[in-house]
Amino acid sequence: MRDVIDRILVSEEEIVKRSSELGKQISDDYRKTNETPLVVALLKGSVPFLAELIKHIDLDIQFDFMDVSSYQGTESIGDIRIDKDLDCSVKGLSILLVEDIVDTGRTLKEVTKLLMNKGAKDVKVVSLLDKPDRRVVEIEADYVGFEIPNEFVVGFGLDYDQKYRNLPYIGVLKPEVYK
Ligand SMILES: O=P(O)(O)OC[C@H]1O[C@H](OP(=O)(O)OP(=O)(O)O)[C@H](O)[C@@H]1O
Ligand SMILES: Nc1nc2[nH]cnc2c(=O)[nH]1
Repeated sequence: MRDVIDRILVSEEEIVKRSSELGKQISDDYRKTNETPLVVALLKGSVPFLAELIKHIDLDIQFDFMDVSSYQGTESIGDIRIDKDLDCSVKGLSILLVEDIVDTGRTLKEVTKLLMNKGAKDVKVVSLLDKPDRRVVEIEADYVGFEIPNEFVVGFGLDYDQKYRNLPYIGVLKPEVYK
């Protein structure tokens, strides 16, 4: 499987190290405000990053999952459709949303809006990757692992046609894989 990768952009060691730094930073920041977030991970891409990150969050957290996809035409929820909703209520809770990548920013913007409409007290975002060059809506993650250039990447949760999510690093696919 690894022969589909042209080059490694972020190594496994770098991801593990950065996840530990982010976990510590997040723990310190929430401790300062005496809050414990509900960690909400967006399926499926964020799962490997969630698993790495939460080992380093030294707070009494709980986590839950949501699955959304792009959708046009439902005014009540904007441009996303909820494929799997949270099991628990977010009313009055501080939410830490976990993403694998912020690209156009649309997913983040809509999910943040949705959680606030459901009564969340506040929504912060941690994303493993950020592609600022691709942004079309104004939104930034509060915590970012790595800023990357505008190239299509796979691995550590990110897929091409649902494949390569289990690669332990972030890599750029060989062009022939698309053909
Ligand atoms: O900033 P945006 O342009 O909105 O793109 C980012 C979103 O796209 C990907 O999800 P996808 O819908 O591919 O689902 P997946 O996590 O199951 O791969 C990724 O996991 C983010 O949620
Ligand atoms: N797998 C994958 N999904 C994305 N969604 C937005 N950007 C990307 C990317 O570079 N790779």
